[in-house]
Amino acid sequence: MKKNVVILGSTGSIGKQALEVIGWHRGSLRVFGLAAYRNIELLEEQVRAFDVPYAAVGEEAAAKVLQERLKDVRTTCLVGEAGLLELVRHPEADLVLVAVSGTAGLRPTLEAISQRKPVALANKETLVAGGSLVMKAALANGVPVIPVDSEHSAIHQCLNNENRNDVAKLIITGSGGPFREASFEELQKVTPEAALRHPTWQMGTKITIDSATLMNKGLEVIEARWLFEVDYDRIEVIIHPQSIVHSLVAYKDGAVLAQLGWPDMRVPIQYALFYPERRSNNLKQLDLASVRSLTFEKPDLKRFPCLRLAYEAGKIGGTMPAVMNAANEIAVFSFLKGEIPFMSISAVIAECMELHIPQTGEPDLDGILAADRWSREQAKKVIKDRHGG
Ligand SMILES: NC(=O)C1=CN([C@@H]2O[C@H](COP(=O)(O)OP(=O)(O)OC[C@H]3O[C@@H](n4cnc5c(N)ncnc54)[C@H](OP(=O)(O)O)[C@@H]3O)[C@@H](O)[C@H]2O)C=CC1
Ligand SMILES: CC(=O)[C@@H](O)[C@H](O)COP(=O)(O)O
Ligand SMILES: [Mn+2]
Repeated sequence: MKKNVVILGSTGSIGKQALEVIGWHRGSLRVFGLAAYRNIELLEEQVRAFDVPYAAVGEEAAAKVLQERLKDVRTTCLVGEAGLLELVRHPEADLVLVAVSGTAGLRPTLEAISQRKPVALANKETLVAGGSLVMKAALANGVPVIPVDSEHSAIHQCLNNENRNDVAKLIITGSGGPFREASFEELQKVTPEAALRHPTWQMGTKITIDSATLMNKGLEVIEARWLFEVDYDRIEVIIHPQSIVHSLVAYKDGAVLAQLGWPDMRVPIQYALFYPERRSNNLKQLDLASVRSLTFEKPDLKRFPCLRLAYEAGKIGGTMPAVMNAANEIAVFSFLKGEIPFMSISAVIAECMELHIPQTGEPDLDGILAADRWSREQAKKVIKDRHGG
């Protein structure tokens, strides 16, 4: 029996690589549903290439155009968030890969879990905003949430068959981004073009800017806290410019396990699609002699305050991580549009966090979504009033 896979965000960086992986394993995996926001040209190509029964897009008009273009094949087109939810809850869907960007992943992830569908989770914002809710639901429904994010996939692999009580700390590696060696003065003048030139990974625009500010590491710390139930004092970030060691787990006896490989998302994607099985592929094997040296250094929280803000938001908990995440999304897109300078990204987030009175404890979905909306409005206002947007 083939596994029916649904991909939310199929036209993005992770989605396209997931389809490539599925293409290698057509005997075991079938693409059952695809969702994009507005890129109907690529979505149509993907539907035809994989003979996909269901496709979803963000807006009604795009869905109509797509349905018309696909009238010679038997594909049903769905629309909006309701379309995503219908797709993931379909009785024939076996595994849902959540690879949309931003908070749009939260509701579909919860829906998949409530329908007892295993989730391969690339979208880290879902756990940042709603980690407690998602992991509680996964536990209650006995549903695995298999990480796709490279660091969390590495940690998942290093934890396999080990006793969780023996873990001393998780060590998340990060490349340091394109400005690892930039001075404070140079950071003031960073352009979107320069920030989009990641040194080791090819990714979507939003995560690439997050890597440049180190917010990506901050989001990953919160993601790890929820996925692996380890508190913030035992999650460390280390800068590793080569992106070969994808993360590590330190155990109480002094042993440290790491997962290594070339920086290639197709490895963690394949791992998540087949977990707990491992499959062969034709990817280039790691050759450490050609890498020659692996280096590590502490992150600089003064030049990269976003990482500090994420630890703060995580430790405050409640709705604060959702507020931080939403403000970051607004600030990143504002920077990309040339409205605010690079260093204002962290300033906007900090202001929104200061203004927020967090709902503590474990907020429900409505509480999280309300905090997310509040923060987006607040961030726009802060940008307009104080950062020249
Ligand atoms: N890229 C990477 O290597 C990694 C990514 N991640 C995480 O994975 C997620 C995806 O990243 P990435 O692939 O880089 O992002 P991209 O920006 O490349 O792709 C985003 C995808 O989501 C779709 N999309 C966006 N909003 C919606 C929505 N509201 N409804 C439906 N579809 C939507 C886009 O559709 P359209 O094309 O039509 O706009 C596109 O298919 C992010 O959360 C990121 O942090 C984690 C680790 C590594
Ligand atoms: C590929 C992946 O998992 C990204 O999250 C990656 O880690 C981004 O690069 P940085 O390490 O520079 O944030
Ligand atoms: Mn990552």
